[in-house]
Amino acid sequence: MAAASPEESIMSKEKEANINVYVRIRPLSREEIIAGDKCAVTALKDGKTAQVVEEGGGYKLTTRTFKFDGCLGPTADQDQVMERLKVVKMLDSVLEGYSSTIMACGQTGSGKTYTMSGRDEGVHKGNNLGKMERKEDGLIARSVSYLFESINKRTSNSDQEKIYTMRASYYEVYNEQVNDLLRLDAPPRDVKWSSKDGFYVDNLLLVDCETLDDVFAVLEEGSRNRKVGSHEMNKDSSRSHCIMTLHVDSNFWIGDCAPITRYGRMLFVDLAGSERLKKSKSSGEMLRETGNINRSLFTLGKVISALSEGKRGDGMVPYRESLLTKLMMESLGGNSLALMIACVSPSSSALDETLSTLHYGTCAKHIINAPSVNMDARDKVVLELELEIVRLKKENSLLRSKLGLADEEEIATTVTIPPYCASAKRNKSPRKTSTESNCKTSGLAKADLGNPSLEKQLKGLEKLFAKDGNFYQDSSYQSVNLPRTDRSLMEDFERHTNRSIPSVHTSGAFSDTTWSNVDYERAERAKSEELWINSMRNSINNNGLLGVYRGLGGSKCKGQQHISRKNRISVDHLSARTRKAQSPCKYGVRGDDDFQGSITVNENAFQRLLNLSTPVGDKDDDFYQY
Ligand SMILES: Nc1ncnc2c1ncn2[C@@H]1O[C@H](COP(=O)(O)OP(=O)(O)OP(=O)(O)O)[C@@H](O)[C@H]1O
Repeated sequence: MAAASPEESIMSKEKEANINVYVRIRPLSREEIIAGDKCAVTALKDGKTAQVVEEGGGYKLTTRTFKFDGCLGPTADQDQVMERLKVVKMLDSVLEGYSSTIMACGQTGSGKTYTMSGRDEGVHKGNNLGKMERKEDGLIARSVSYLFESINKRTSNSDQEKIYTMRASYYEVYNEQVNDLLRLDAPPRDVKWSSKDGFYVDNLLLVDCETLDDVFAVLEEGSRNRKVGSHEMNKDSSRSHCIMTLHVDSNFWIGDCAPITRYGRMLFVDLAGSERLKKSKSSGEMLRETGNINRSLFTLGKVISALSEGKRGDGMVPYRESLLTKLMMESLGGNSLALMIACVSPSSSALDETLSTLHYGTCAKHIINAPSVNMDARDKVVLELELEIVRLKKENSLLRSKLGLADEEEIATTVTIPPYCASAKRNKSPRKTSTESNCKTSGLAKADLGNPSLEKQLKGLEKLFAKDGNFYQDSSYQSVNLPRTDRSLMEDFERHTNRSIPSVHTSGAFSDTTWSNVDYERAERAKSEELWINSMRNSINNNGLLGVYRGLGGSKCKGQQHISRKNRISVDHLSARTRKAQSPCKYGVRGDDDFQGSITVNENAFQRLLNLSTPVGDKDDDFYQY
């Protein structure tokens, strides 16, 4: 099966998808080791299961296992996290116009910020020469690098013109208000709702990012400004939920239409950690923060739980109970691809929180999202129609090839219908002249050379002609504007043979000599079309005439044959429409009404026509004799 185009793959991806949940177990911290904590959580070899060993009363041990899409142990480094979590797949989707969300949850000090941002608020230190610690880069820095690389590849390797633009925003939800981390002087931002975007933060600063460094600058600024506090469990504890969003718009062009825009979005959500006041010993302002953090996480838990039970929509799921859940609506049960990283400490002393996080993750696994490309309704319709056209063209071409017909596209691009190709009722109305031949045939020569089946081309031509209303309606026909001498020659010829030349299209190569070289006398004497054709062929060879293919009718006549059986196809259809009131015809003699028209082809095609294997002039042939 042929590979689907990016546009096709977009549409085909529009199906429901579960939230992917991974667990990351960090190493025991120095403090935990000093405190003599044991390692109670391990990642099993299957790479998916987290095993928790709980000490009961006495020597009783309880082992519990939790299975996820993946489970990474304390030795997994940042590289492996990026790879095992298949982040690249999500980023590719963003470039195709999807929303993707990566969220890190877990108790305080469990490694959420380390996973998302790396060590020391791990913004990649690309700007600070000498401080490059790429190994420690978190998912955000790695993702941004990948996006830029991928955009470069996509724009330079693609035939299709595409333009990507990236903008970044960074905000935090702190004490039930939204702060723009890129504009500390600004008052808290409002969260609004629109039918198109759902809940969104109003008036957020979106920074245009043309380079990697632009995004890193945003990350540094945001990380510096987020609320951090110090407590017993984490000296750099995030006191807010932070959401960094990359808006990746892609414009691409189909045909001559206005560009189609897709609005990809990548959300990195670093949730504040839940904490037990008894352990964190928070007090004062921090106590209030803790209350708000725990409250919003509790609401998040309710939302996750409702969604995992199959409840859907704003009414059934308590999104509106906190700012965080409002802003996560698209990521949880919405149209975003989503990945949750449940971060846990392996310490036996943190077991309650770890179990709570693992339950959280287990619930989240059941949430089903319906990812879809973000684009304007008009663009969606245009794209759908374009895809439909592509599909129909493929189907048409398959059917045509099965029927042995020419590829319509090939013909359409190579031939235009000459307006003077009219049905001929010759001698009944004066021949009209047109000033210029506008029959384009050069493309046909190419097609003809490459494609041995002239029959196919003629069939296609005939179809094109059939579409031209004039062909049937015009009772006269037009010829090209020949010089007077030529015309008189032609008239001579017509008088002499009692036949008209129904339609002759010429190119610049046509000249007086061309016609004077045609041996009419000989053709008439020969009473054989074959000989006439030969004389024409000589003429063509000698003089470079583009060529004439005469459409000879006779489908309703007994013993019908034309120049050959093969090219008859191109004529029959026409004749059925144009020859209603014809007189009966006899072999070798044809009434005027029998003429069906002509198709001009270039020299190559014409010569090919003359060389068709089926012999001309069969006994039963019903042809013109010039
Ligand atoms: N996988 C890991 N490998 C090495 N060190 C880690 C790992 N995960 C976390 N750490 C270290 O543990 C400490 C706490 O991690 P971090 O600040 O990321 O926790 P957190 O979950 O974001 O906490 P909070 O919710 O309080 O902000 C940090 O010093 C961090 O460097």
